[in-house]
Amino acid sequence: MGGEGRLPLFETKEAKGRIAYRLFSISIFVGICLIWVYRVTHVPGGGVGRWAWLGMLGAELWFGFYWILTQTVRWRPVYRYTFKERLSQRYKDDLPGVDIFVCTADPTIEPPMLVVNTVLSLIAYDYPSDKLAIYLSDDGGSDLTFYALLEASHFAKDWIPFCKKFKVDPRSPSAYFAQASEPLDFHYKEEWSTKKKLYQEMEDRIQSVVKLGRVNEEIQAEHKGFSEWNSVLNSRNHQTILQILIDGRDPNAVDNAGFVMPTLVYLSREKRPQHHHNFKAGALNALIRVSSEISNGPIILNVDCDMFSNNAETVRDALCFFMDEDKGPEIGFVQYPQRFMNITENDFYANSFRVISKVELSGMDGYGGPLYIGSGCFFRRESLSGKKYIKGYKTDWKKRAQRHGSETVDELEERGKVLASCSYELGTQWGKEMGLKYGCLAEDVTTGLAIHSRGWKSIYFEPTRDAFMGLAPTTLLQSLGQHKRWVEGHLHIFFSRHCSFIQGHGKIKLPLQMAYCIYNLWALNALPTLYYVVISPLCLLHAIPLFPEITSPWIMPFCYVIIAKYTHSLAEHLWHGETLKAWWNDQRIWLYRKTSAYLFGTIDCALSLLGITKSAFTITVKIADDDLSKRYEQEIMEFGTTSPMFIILATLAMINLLCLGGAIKRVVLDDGVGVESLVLQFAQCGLWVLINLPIYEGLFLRKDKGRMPPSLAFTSTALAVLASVIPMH
Ligand SMILES: O=c1ccn([C@@H]2O[C@H](COP(=O)(O)OP(=O)(O)O[C@H]3O[C@H](CO)[C@@H](O)[C@H](O)[C@H]3O)[C@@H](O)[C@H]2O)c(=O)[nH]1
Ligand SMILES: [Mn+2]
Repeated sequence: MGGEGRLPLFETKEAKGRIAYRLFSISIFVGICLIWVYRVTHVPGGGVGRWAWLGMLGAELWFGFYWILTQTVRWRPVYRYTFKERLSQRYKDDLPGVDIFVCTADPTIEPPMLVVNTVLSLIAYDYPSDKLAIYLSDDGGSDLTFYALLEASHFAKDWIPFCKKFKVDPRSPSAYFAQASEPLDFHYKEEWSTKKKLYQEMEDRIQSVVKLGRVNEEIQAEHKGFSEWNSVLNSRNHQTILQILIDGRDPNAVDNAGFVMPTLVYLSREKRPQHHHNFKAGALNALIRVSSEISNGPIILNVDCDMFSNNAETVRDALCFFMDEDKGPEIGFVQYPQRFMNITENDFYANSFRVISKVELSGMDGYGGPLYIGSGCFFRRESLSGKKYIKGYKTDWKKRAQRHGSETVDELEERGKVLASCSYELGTQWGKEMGLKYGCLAEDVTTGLAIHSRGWKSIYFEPTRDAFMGLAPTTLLQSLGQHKRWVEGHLHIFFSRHCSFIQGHGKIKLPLQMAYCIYNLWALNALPTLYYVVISPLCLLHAIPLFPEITSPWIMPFCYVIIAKYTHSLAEHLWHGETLKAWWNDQRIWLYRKTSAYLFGTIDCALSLLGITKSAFTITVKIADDDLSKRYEQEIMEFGTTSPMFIILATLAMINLLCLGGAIKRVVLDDGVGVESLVLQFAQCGLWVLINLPIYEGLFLRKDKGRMPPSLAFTSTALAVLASVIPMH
């Protein structure tokens, strides 16, 4: 029971079976130590073999160290459960205001219909409308997006009462109508059909404007906001556009059932070529300031434009944490998992992150809280704005609950515009000690760490019904590009003063500092992995043994560590509802990420640390053409271009194929070299060839548009042949 005899609003349970897991983990650790001992005590006498051996030692030291890091998040995971009824009973009329921030940045790869569906899903939350405010930040500065939002503000008048009356979920109309079949109940059925028709009409209007690429005069006359685009030069050069589309204070702004509506605001902050706009972090900071003048909700939710609400009760769940009388006050943010609509049956590109989030974020939660992952995160406004947590601090929810102000909408807009101008932040702490942090491609992670370091805790919460659903990349290159951005941003953090060991020192628990490094050091896995997949097969080809003989007792730790680690990872996947094939795909994609995206991430991070280049945020594409979607659905790997990433992947695949072939040939011809000492290398190389099957197909067998371009077949084969003829004796 909480203070004053009140029942808590949430409870925490520790994962079961931890003792068994820890013993298992220690056994693997012993195995790793034995491998290290073997490497150090068996260094060959001289020649190439000696250097290859020392390289293996280096790679294995790294893998062992990295594995230890990953154990921190498996040591003490915790799971959270909320009591929403208690919240509703206790805070019936005193629920706090919630400001919701949606970010979009490009109307072509983030289509306006996608954006407004997300907005509509949020505006219809099961939460008192007078306490909700939705803000759309449009870094694309697009009148098409503005028009779509205006349309959505009209449609919302029908949509909100419909959702609330029939307890609809999900409340994104597009997702809802796509999955719900016509209801049987007569009364419901009629309303259902009218809403569906209204939605389709809205969609048609928006799509035809989008297709045309501009808003015609007739529509422009509908709202004063369109006149702003007369002075927009382009998306990188324009004044602030701030339009309050629905003013929640206005008693006349009601939906078709007569209830007041949530506030709805469109913001496109000022952009000028001479001012760096700091990408999403800059957009969110402008929103924090502008919203503080308009609704100033003490709770802020941030989602990306593709992440629609899939669960109408999410706000109430989140509030159970913040408003718990006992443990609530120290909670700075509540992170929900990012889930995706468009994951294929066997998660072909390993984009679901199901296991990572379930296992690792729950694991971080046991030591002070998960990192902030950019979307689907509720914040206490103070924690985001830069306030430190001081013991005994409490938010006065009641005080903030009422919204007042006698200013007209125009006055409010004029005041807000100043806060979103380029020059407003000059000489302030914004982007440093206040708001989201600047200067890093993983602005979410630095910001979350800063909040942790200011004394706040965070919560990872996975409701039974997924809270948010977004869109994952649908091609290999997009997925690799997204990872490149992440690992580059993360590595940058590690080498900056935001490194968890520096910034978090003495402020957050050591296991949490280590857990941050699992991600911060992602990129550096590139080098040892590349070493392993290149040197080991080449040594196999030249009959240079790198592992113990099959008859030696030293083979035991190698076999144990490999089998135990992979069996456990497979078990983790199956346990969390993935298929065997999905696990296999996961292994493949991590290999590809490490050898290509991580390598480029490392290089670009180094260049940016040296001040040679400046990192840029490449936005993930959220659309796909039909041809491409079809291959995606069928789980056929998408290549299609001669990206440097593909050159690397194809060359590695060819090296392994050639080396395996060459080594088998040698054994068959029986050139006198015993295979006993090469068994593990054979097994490794064989597995790598198996896992690379989609690449060989793409290089030599496929004829469709998504195959590897023919020039790549030539380049990769030539490079592989070159590598295999380098003399190694
Ligand atoms: O200049 C910019 C660039 C991006 N965005 C928005 O930021 C969001 C995230 O961009 P996206 O390309 O979809 O990122 P993801 O690949 O999904 O990346 C993840 O990682 C990012 C950090 O690298 C986080 O910001 C994201 O929330 C998180 O989902 C989108 O809504 C964009 O519209 C802006 O508002 N302004
Ligand atoms: Mn995204």
